[in-house]
Amino acid sequence: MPNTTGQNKTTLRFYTETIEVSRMSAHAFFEAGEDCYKGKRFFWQNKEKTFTLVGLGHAYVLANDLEKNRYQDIAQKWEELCACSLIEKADVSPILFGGFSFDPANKISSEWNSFPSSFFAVATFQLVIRDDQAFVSIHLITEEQDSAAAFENLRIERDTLIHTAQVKELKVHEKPQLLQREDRLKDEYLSAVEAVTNRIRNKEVNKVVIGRSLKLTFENSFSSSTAIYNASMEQPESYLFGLEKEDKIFFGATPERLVKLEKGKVESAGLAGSVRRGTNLEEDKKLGDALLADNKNLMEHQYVVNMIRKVFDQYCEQVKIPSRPKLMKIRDIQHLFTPIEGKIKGSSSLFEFVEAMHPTPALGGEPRQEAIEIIRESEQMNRGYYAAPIGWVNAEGEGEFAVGIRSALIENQYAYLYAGGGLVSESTSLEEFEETRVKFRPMLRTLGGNMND
Ligand SMILES: C=C(O[C@@H]1C=C(C(=O)O)C=C[C@H]1O)C(=O)O
Ligand SMILES: [Mg+2]
Repeated sequence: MPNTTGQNKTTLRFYTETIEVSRMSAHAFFEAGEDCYKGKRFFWQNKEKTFTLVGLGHAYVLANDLEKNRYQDIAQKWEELCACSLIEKADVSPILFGGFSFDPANKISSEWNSFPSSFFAVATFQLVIRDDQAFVSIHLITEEQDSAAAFENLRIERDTLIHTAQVKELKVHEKPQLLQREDRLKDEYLSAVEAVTNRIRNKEVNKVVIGRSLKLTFENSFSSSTAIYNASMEQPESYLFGLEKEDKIFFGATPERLVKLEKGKVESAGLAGSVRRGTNLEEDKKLGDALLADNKNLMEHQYVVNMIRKVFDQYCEQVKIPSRPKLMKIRDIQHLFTPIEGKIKGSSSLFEFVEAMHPTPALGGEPRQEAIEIIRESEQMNRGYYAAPIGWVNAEGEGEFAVGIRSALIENQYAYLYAGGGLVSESTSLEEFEETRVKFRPMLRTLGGNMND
């Protein structure tokens, strides 16, 4: 029998087994699940590329459609599920991966209809590549008393998946031909930016992030593994994530950490304020220096840092926040960036941090509730999981969430892209529109959309 068994009041048993394997391509492992687990896979790689996670198949799904208490609900269910498992000091513990929608009170019917307000899964087959070691775990969560035969079948399946991933060449598909591009609600976006900026000038609120969306139609359907692989090539300095659900995948390459919790250390980042990269070194430096001194962008940034500082002052000690932002330069764009860290005080969970932090004024605004309401009524769209927390937590409660920007939802031959920017009193619709164009670039390049319009 597998070495970990357990039982709780619902008589669920959570069996796990982890083996160390030779290092393999995480993309190849993801692709090995194409035939049997499509629609039930996930992918995650941190910015530093020291931690990669792939899930194939759903051993268990934790989801809800709650507007309130959605974080507590997932946290509690995860704790209950982990209590069903008696893990004897494994190298890797089971991991829950998933995300939350940006605004659970937004009920606009959209491409996000099949995504509930919270959606998380424990994979049947979990690959973890940490530093230089790779581990594959099997998870079986069942009410059956006798699971020995079922577990033995999973072992055979696991070995097949590992073998395929190690020996088969990764199939990188051609980018399908773009047939049509629709800038959705473009006029509405431009007038929303004007109207909301006026409300900010009238001091109704301090900052609001307004976004827009593109719909791209391609000649053929996309392969999820190729999309994620291409994103990793285009944006090597960002987090990489992919969450499949039925015939859709939400994926992206985001530079923005929401919160990381490891060994009592909590890390976050203020990331707001943007300018494009220069076409040569000199111009790039000029643009970066100007950004560091630009009042409008510094204001956008400061609201974010102030809000994160408040959360950290409440939940942490030894809080470290540099007094001035530095530049984060990524392929298409440069941002103002302030890393933030502290030591956790008390017993707050990662989900409590996610709740306290989402959305920061980098994606929502300041004050938070007013901004969310303005976004809901002015954008006239449903952000779904765009600009929302996506990430993982393990059985010990450690984990990391990023903010799902520079992202797209793919459904067969359609791709929906999203980008926004923070409005403060000095914003103009022309500059904001330009900023969103730059923010669309990573995904346009990844998918093969037209970069010129
Ligand atoms: C909202 C987005 O990005 C956010 C907004 C930024 C800004 O307005 O300067 C910068 C980084 C992100 O926090 C996006 O990429 O869609
Ligand atoms: Mg901005």
